Amino acid sequence: MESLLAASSSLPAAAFSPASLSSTSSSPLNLRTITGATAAARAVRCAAAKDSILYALEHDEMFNSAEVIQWESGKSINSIAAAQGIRIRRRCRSRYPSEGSGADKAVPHNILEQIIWDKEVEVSQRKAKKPLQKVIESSQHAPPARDFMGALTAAYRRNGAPALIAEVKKASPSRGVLREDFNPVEIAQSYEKNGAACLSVLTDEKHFQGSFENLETVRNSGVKCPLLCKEFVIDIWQIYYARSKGADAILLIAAVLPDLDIKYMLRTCRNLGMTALIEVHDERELDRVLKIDGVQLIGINNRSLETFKVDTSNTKILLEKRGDIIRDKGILVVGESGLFMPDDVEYVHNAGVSAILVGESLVKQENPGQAIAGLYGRELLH
Ligand SMILES: O=P(O)(O)OC[C@@H](O)[C@@H](O)c1c[nH]c2ccccc12
Repeated sequence: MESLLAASSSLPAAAFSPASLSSTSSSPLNLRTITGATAAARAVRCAAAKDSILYALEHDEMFNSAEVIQWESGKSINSIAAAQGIRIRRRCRSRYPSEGSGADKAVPHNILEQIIWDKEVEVSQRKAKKPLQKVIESSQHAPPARDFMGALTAAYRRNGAPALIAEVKKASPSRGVLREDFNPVEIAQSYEKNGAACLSVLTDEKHFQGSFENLETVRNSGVKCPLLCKEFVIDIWQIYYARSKGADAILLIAAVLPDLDIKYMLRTCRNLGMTALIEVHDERELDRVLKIDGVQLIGINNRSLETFKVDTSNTKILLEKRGDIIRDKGILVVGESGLFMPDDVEYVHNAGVSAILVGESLVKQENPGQAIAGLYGRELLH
């Protein structure tokens, strides 16, 4: 993909995932002279009339010439990403082995990179079965998205404590299986009954033992809370797919996605009525995200990508540094991971978060819903 991007890139990396390019890969395009979305769309149309890229383009007119030019520099996705401080590389099966970073032969640097490389394969297989056009059609038949942001702000006001996004999580690479007897609907209903504002459902199968079926069954179970699709998004196809399965919000990980992908995906979310939760781990990622217009919800993950170590002071430090800008922009912050006790909740609340995302400490208890009162030190109103 790197070489393809080098030859033809004028669109976000998401639009150029290996699968989306499979039908066009033999004819690199020279788009360097093209300066706008319409022209880019026309050129792509010549190359592959029915390609999903074109479809996405025609449905989404976000590109302006400055942004397009960013992708016309002939750089590979990994070098663009590296220039933005992104540590997670794409595997990017390149056409010319001499080009690019040589990631083809490389081993992943960390677990997130491994997950992303596996995800590239998974998404291309899923897309082969259900192309973008089809998944867009399915998303149009889904009931309208629920108001994720509204549910968080209402719960925060109601309780005077960070709103809870309770996670339906069976396992994780760092903690193994968290709950053997795992019934996603029972867990979701019990969270809702005990005051969760929103729910997060993990959909990655390979590393988290989650699934889109879980998301869909929870959505169809009568649960009213808005649902976050907890996925490793590298391609807009996944956003439409999540919507078609009932997701109201989706996670976008800044450590994985270049800025232009985040912008493009935010626009896609907005068009679908979905909320994007943009996850950052450090100051550099936070600064990148704060420069992007239209961001409403940022998650600060306390878990290190490299070591899995959880340190809640990450939230505090980042908010000490950038809290003013975040408040000025009216962005809501979610404290993510490693929250176990009322002291933890109070600590991140004092740091400035209005919501928290909690999995392990709830899902490991016999009754995950009742565990919410233990986490907050009191019952939540709902
Ligand atoms: O189980 P915990 O420590 O309460 O963490 C929940 C959530 O923050 C964590 O699952 C998470 C945060 N960001 C992610 C990205 C992908 C997968 C999982 C995650």
